[in-house]
Amino acid sequence: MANYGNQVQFNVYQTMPNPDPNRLPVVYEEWEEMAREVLEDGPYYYVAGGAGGEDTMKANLKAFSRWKIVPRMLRDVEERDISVELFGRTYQSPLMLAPIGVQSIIHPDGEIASARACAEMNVPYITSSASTKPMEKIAEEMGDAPRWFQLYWNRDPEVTKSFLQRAEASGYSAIVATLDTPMMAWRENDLKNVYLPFLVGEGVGNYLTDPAFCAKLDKSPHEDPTSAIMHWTQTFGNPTLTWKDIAFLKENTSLPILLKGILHPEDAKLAVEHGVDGIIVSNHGGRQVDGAIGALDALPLICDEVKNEIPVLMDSGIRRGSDIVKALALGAKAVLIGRPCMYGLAVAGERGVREVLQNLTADMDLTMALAGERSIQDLKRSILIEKD
Ligand SMILES: Cc1cc2nc3c(=O)[nH]c(=O)nc-3n(C[C@H](O)[C@H](O)[C@H](O)COP(=O)(O)O)c2cc1C
Ligand SMILES: O=C(O)C(=O)c1ccccc1
Repeated sequence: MANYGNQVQFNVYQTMPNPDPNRLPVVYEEWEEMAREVLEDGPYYYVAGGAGGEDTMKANLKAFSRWKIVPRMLRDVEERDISVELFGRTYQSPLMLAPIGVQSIIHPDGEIASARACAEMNVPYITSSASTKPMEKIAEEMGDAPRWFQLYWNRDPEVTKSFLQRAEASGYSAIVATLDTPMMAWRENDLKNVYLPFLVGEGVGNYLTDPAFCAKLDKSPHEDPTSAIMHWTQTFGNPTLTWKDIAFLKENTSLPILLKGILHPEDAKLAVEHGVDGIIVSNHGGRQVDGAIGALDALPLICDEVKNEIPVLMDSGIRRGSDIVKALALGAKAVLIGRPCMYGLAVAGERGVREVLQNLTADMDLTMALAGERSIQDLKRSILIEKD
């Protein structure tokens, strides 16, 4: 029977529903509804919304439901292995927390609560460049627990360099360079609600504490916060980047580099050619290019192109354990969880994030077992069929 560290044994947990009347939700839709109740319009829609008419958000979900699992029987699934090895380190499960900025808009403890929940679960936490709290503070809260750093590649190379150095110095073990957000997309909800968290000073924790960033300001952020934020809006993303610039990242960090936001097989090929260590197939949860391909739909073609040369991870649209099984069967080595954890955070802080991660892990483990599979390493495309 699977045992996840200090957590419940999930089979027992599953067969004996928790009778506590104060228990947290189990159903994804219920978490989202509860988050809607506790949050104001601005923050709720900032998290829940996507770009444009949210076609890509829908495409993400549709892609998962189009692939069907074809379970196998009589295959001894008593002992199972859901661990995964990445860059020489073994992780207990293939789940990670997606990099998410501005978490303080939905819970006062923000990133600290999420990072602590991950540390307890031994789930890697990916600190966003746009975190409310500085990366060092988050690292401090995590002890030796696994953590990666997500880089928004600043227009100012000195800031990018400084972020890479700070991440290395504070115990992050990989760099996730997000490529799909050189600028913020057309997000209708946020325009309607006149709500952009960074304009009210959220998500700039890494910047206002950065010597390279502050060196370019006329006055300190303390003296003139508005100018500091304006400088951030003009520099946080860098639309001038090309593949040639990957060399700069490689020169400035010794950590493994993953590129996040890859959707085209040709880009996956370029990533391999440019010597990066991994890619994350993602459409940013449908928050950047509306009309873009569902992330799960992009995954098989990319895995065919990469041919196991480097690990391919994925995110966008994972809501249940079966979604994780499908992503792994289509070639993902691990998956990043976004909004489900954020609804957990909004509803119940650290405990909520932990609960969501636990439930997703249990659901994934049971789905894999019931499909006749014992190990996530053995999940193959042959357990799936595509049906409209
Ligand atoms: C509120 C919010 C903030 C996000 N901030 C970042 C970020 O700072 N950096 C980044 O690479 N991705 C960011 N993302 C995208 C996530 O890392 C991830 O790609 C996406 O949430 C996955 O889709 P899902 O929410 O459907 O699981 C953000 C997503 C949300 C919902
Ligand atoms: O909202 C997002 O999706 C995102 O990636 C972001 C970018 C900059 C600041 C905060 C969040």
